[in-house]
Amino acid sequence: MTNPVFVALDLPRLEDAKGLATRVKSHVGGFKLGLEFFCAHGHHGVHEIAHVGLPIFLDLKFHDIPNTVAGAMQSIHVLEPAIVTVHASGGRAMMEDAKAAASEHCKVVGVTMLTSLDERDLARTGVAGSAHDQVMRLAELAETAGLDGIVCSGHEVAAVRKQWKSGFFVVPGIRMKDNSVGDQKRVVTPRAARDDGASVLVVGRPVTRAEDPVLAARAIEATL
Ligand SMILES: O=c1ccn([C@@H]2O[C@H](COP(=O)(O)O)[C@@H](O)[C@H]2O)c(=O)[nH]1
Repeated sequence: MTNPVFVALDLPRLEDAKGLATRVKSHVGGFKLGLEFFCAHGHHGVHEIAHVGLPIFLDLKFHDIPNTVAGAMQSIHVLEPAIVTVHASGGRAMMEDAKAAASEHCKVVGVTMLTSLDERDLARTGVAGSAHDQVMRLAELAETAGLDGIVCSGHEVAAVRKQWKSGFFVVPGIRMKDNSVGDQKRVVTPRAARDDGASVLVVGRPVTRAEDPVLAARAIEATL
C-alpha cells in the first residue's frame, strides 16, 4: 500500500517548504501545493518541490467559466501534477472541460463542501439541508461530468465511496486526537478517514507546525 498522506506545504518561504519536504519525504506519499504556495512561488516553486521526488497535488481550486478553467488546466500541464482540484459547484460543463483539458495521467477532483464549513455556514450561503446531502449531490455531479473523484470531509467519505465505488477521494481536515483543530470544522483522524475509504489524506499544520515535523509525520504513518 502506498502512503496516502499528502502534506499541505502552506508555508510562505520556499526554502522552508523545500526543507520540510526533504525532511519528511520518507514518511509521506506526496506534497500538496495550494493557493498560498502557488501565489507566492508559481511554477518555479512547484518545480523546486517536485525535485524532492514525490507526486505533486496542485490544489488550485479552479472556479470560473469553462473556457477559463480549461485554459488554466492547459497552462499547468508543464508542471505534471498528479492531482488538481476544481470547485464542483462550478457546474457540469466546467468540470467536463477541465477534465478534457487536463493531462492524461492527472486526476481531476471536485471540491464539494470545504472542511472549514458546517451546516450553519452552508445555510448562510443559501443552501438548505445537511452537509451529507450537499456532498452527495456535488459528488454525483462530479461523477456525471467525468471527474476522477472529489474532495470531502471524513464525515462523508464512507457514504460517497458506497455510491461511487471507483471514485478517488481526497480528505482534508485530518487531525490526530491531540491536534488543534484551528479553522477546520469537519475533522477526523487519519485512521478513520482511511478506514472509511479515503484515497488521499491531506495533512497540513499537524505536520508543518509540529515541533518535530518528522516525528509528527511518522506518528500519522504509524496509525495507518
Ligand atoms: O475542503 C477543503 C479543501 C482543501 N483544504 C486544504 O487542505 C489543507 C488542510 O490544511 P490543515 O493545516 O491540515 O488544516 C489546506 O491546504 C487547505 O487549503 C481543506 O482544508 N479543506
